[in-house]
Amino acid sequence: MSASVAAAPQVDAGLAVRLEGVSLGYGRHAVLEDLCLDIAPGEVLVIVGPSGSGKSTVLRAIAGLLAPHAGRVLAEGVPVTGPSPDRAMVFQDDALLPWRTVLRNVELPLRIRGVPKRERRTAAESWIARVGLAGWEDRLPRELSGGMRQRVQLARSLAGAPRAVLMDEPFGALDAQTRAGMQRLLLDVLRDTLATVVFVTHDVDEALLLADRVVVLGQRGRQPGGQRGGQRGEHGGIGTVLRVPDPRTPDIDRTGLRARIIEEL
Ligand SMILES: Nc1ncnc2c1ncn2[C@@H]1O[C@H](COP(=O)(O)OP(=O)(O)OP(=O)(O)O)[C@@H](O)[C@H]1O
Repeated sequence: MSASVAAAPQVDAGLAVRLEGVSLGYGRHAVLEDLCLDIAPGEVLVIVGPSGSGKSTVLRAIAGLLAPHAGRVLAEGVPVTGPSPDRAMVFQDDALLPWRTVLRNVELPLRIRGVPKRERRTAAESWIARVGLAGWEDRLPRELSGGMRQRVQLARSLAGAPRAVLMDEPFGALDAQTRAGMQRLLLDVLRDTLATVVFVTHDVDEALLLADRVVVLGQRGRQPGGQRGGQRGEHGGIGTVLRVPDPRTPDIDRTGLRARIIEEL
């Protein structure tokens, strides 16, 4: 990490997140029941599952944007009751403020954290450079491509030194080549941070590339786990939790793992 980014607030450690018997839904519409999951500090946990299985719903609950019908979401042992700068969200859709320049978008979380103007400018410029957008600081979001806007979102989410980054299909709308570039960038950037990452995707290969662990939400997202090899005891309503071996492991069976995830979907 560059010296100028060191001026920004630093992540002491990734956030420990716990879902304790959590039931989620919208009004009377139940989506997931009795979810139990521990996410370790600094872990990259990827949630995969078919459309409508509740991936974004889980993320919203961790972000504090959706209160559980039952159970508790805990961040560092403290119940989550609303959003916090400690838990940054990155969305698939362009969530940048359209009237703010790239620089002023990236500065935003630092401003919320009360970082003085000069420091936040230096840190934001450094993050913009880190995601390959030096020279674009004064542009508005509409002047950027979709991939560039996602890079700004990534810079903005990390600039505030969150202890957890919650990413909802952030690369879903990008073409294959831009997406591959963003995945490489994310892996690169994550090496510099201790933040816990919860990443939602439809894409099994993306999950295998990024994850320390993959959570597979079954087709019957509402059903308690246990179906097709699920782990009800430990993980409640989540279908299956698979650990992804370190990609540097010489004899890693990536094909077998991929097949297993697809079988669970
Ligand atoms: N704001 C909402 N109000 C009511 N129902 C909702 C709302 N958001 C999602 N749902 C419903 O909750 C269920 C789970 O939705 P969710 O978006 O979490 O699924 P998902 O796995 O992320 O799907 P996708 O991959 O298509 O984004 C779906 O049945 C959806 O229709």
